[in-house]
Amino acid sequence: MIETRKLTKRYGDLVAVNEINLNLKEGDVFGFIGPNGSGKTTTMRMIATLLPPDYGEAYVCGKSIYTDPEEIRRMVGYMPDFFGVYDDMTVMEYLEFFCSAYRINGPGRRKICEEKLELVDMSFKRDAMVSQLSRGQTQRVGLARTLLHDPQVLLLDEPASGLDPRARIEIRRLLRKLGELNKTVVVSSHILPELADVCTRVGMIEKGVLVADGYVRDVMRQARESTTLEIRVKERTEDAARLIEGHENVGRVDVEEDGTIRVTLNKDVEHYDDLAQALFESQFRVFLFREEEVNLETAFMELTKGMQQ
Ligand SMILES: Nc1ncnc2c1ncn2[C@@H]1O[C@H](COP(=O)(O)OP(=O)(O)OP(=O)(O)O)[C@@H](O)[C@H]1O
Repeated sequence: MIETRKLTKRYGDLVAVNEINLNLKEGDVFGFIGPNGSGKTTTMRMIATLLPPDYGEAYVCGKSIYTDPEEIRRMVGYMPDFFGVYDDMTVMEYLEFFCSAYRINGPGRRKICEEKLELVDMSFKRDAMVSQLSRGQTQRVGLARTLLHDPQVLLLDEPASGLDPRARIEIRRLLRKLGELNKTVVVSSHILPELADVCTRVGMIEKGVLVADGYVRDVMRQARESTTLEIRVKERTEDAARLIEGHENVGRVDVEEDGTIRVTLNKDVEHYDDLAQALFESQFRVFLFREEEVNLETAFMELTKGMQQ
């Protein structure tokens, strides 16, 4: 659905986007994560055919940004981080106006607007003036506008920025819904943990370089040095800790105040079924046995460690 090869953009001496390779499929919700100025908007604008690259290729649904920009624009819905709204219109008038821009006319037009408003849970504001919407509501109407021509690919630049926690949750719910509709969604954010639970994949960008890309779990794995487990047993915690300590793949064992045994496995060891097995065989009643999650923030710091300022 979206493929880029060595996509590059320079502004004078600054390499804003440096040889980025992406490969996104139908139904992928791709979290594009990076701090301010890391190159997210520039990348999205190139894919949306709004900005010519200096080097590299980008394809959307198999079409090249160089030879088929008009077809790509029909297939892509791009929501910029800041977009103007026309204050002296109602929500419905606003959407109908953009329908005309997409050449969606005729009797079906109203129905399309209703459907998109429904999708973003804004039907109840159809007759409100755009100027009277809250920021979160404006973002949702902006998303409805982006969806009017039923694009297969959505490029959403910081859709949750400036929203309160409730509105952020609603945007996340919407992103999930779009993935379920089999759209390909690229959603950018500089707030690292925000996207972890909605995205099927993440890409981390820093200073124009894609430092990690893949399924959320794999990126987390890539970022950490070794696997940590949290284990709790019903009784005989100290005995269990000793047994674990003697295991060949275990590097370090700590018992915490609440009785959790925190186990750091040796570097590059990822499998631990035999450890669980050993506990069961020694009759420990294990009621917690899980791999500690690395959060996106930690992963990002690890992956960008040592990059030039
Ligand atoms: N038109 C331009 N002329 C010169 N430099 C630019 C231009 N547009 C962007 N840049 C620079 O390119 C780099 C990447 O900018 P970009 O807007 O793509 O980052 P971003 O990750 O989207 O940031 P943000 O999270 O702040 O929106 C930044 O250093 C920015 O200053």
